[in-house]
Amino acid sequence: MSLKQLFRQPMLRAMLGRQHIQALRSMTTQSDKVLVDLDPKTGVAVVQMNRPPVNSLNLEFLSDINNTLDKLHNDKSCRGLILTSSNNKVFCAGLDIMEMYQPQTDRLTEFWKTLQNVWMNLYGSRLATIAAINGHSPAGGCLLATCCDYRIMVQNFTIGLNETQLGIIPPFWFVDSMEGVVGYRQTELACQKGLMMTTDQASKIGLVDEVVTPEVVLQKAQNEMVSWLKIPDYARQLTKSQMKMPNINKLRARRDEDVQHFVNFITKDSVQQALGFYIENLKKKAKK
Ligand SMILES: CCCCC/C=C\CCCC/C=C/C(=O)SCCNC(=O)CCNC(=O)[C@H](O)C(C)(C)COP(=O)(O)OP(=O)(O)OC[C@H]1O[C@@H](n2cnc3c(N)ncnc32)[C@H](O)[C@@H]1OP(=O)(O)O
Repeated sequence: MSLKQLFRQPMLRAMLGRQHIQALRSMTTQSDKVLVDLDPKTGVAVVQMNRPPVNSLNLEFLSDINNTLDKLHNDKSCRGLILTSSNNKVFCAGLDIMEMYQPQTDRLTEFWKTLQNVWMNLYGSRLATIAAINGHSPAGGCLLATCCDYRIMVQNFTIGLNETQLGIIPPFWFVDSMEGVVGYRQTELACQKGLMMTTDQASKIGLVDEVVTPEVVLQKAQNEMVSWLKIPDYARQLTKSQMKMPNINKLRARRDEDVQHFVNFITKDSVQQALGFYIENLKKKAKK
């Protein structure tokens, strides 16, 4: 959907109002892939991922997400962030597989470093963060969701860290993010088997906090945010940081090693072959 079409959507217009659409327009001049609407009254920013067709995370999109997070973190009026998608079937399809298939090493390295930055920035955000998961959310999409403090997901979609099904390995910080939400045993089951869970299954293990219908997902996220922002920021932020810093420090200490592992692993012939088959199947499925 083009930006013009997006702005014309009655639901979006009603939800945001004229003033916010204006704000959204001015920020989209910086990136049309990440649409931001910061409500000056509430301090809540709605951030819509908008990279058609499926919000897959390539280097440029990740950089845009990171820049957006930096801007919001530097804006003192901003207290909460709701992460969602402009595509009402896919929240985020995870990493752009094309970044990993037959890659140039320099770009692959930059890509991974940027993903690490997005993870640290969102997972450790000073803002109260809510994922309004309005579509499928595999792998890197699930990672973004587990970075947030609260998850509200629309019924009848799927979510999970499905890397092993692709013949790749979820990095330790993906696993740490999941474990922080659902605990060791459920993470072990979900990650080793590469489970893609339905919204209901995800809700049963606590991977999502609320299951809702598509029409209300953003309103529910706004309502939930109100209760988070009733807590004094310093108390909430310090509590959050106390819980999240150990995992962030773990990645900081092993950043270079993690990049090296990733590049070595992805460039193996066997992994390239597995990715090649996977892409072929995705394309076949998309054509049907
Ligand atoms: C020892 C240490 C080791 C360290 C590190 C080792 C390993 C590295 C780990 C890397 C971690 C990886 C994380 C990831 O995120 S990998 C990506 C995983 N994502 C997926 O598997 C999702 C695949 N996509 C889907 O399942 C579906 O597309 C969907 C998201 C459910 C949406 O379905 P639908 O609306 O029906 O759309 P289509 O399937 O028709 O797709 C439309 C077009 O989009 C292309 N597509 C889809 N997903 C991706 C993607 N992730 N990347 C790039 N492109 C994607 C699809 O091919 C269609 O394209 P076409 O129209 O040109 O054919």
